[in-house]
Amino acid sequence: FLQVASPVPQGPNKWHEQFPIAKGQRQSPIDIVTSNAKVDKALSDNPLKVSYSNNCCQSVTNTGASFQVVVDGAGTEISGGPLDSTYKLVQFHAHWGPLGGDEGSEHTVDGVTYPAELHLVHWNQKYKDVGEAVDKPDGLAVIGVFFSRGKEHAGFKPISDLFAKVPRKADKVDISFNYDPACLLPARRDYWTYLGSLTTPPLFESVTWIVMKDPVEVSAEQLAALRNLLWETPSGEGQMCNNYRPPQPLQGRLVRST
Ligand SMILES: NS(=O)(=O)c1ccc(C(=O)NCC(F)(F)F)cc1
Ligand SMILES: [Zn+2]
Repeated sequence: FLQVASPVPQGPNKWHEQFPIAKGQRQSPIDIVTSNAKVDKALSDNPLKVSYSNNCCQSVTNTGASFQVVVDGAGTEISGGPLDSTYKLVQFHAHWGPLGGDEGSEHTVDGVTYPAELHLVHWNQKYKDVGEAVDKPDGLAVIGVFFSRGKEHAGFKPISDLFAKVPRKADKVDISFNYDPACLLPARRDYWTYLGSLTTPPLFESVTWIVMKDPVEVSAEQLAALRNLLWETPSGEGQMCNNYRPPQPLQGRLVRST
């Protein structure tokens, strides 16, 4: 029987052919030029409030582009800082580079890359569901956390240990233990914030980005565990890696800082 292979996903430099917004005015990620970031006292006057519960995580899935921890929104809310309303966590995932390399993050800081970047995705509660929020200018808020290579991250271990169980696209494993994703945030809660987009197609310009200034350390083994996830490459199934979009033109946007 004819085997119909799913088309291998096109790389970031071809996305504009099917998603013209790829060349839009508020695309992500960006290179954060720290000297151009403007400290905004209003961000500290109304601090970012992260109140996650420790039983919100339901499952880990291989989406074919990353791992994704699916969260039921019960009690997982953020507000304050750059946000004008309450946003609820819906999922978190990551982007990473080649084994042992230092590139892999999507945002960069004065041109510096990190080996991986975690994204905690939230949707604005003024909308009825994430599907309605996902393409609205104030629809989503994503907290980005840089991963640096160092000592093992005890809080990330229960998740990184699950990657070997979801090697192929659409594989899914339930999370039976209590897990509080707030453990993935750095202790120091300083961040940069700017208006941007989804970093993968459909690249909707709907994201208020909150990029934490401090990286969190994970071990080389935990970074290697990300490669237990497999995806389709031009030469067949391979280890998932380099699933990051490079920085996009700032187009005159202001980056604010706490
Ligand atoms: N990498 S990122 O910017 O955090 C990112 C966050 C969320 C989505 C997402 O929900 N895609 C599904 C949709 F919206 F229906 F298309 C994509 C990328
Ligand atoms: Zn992402």
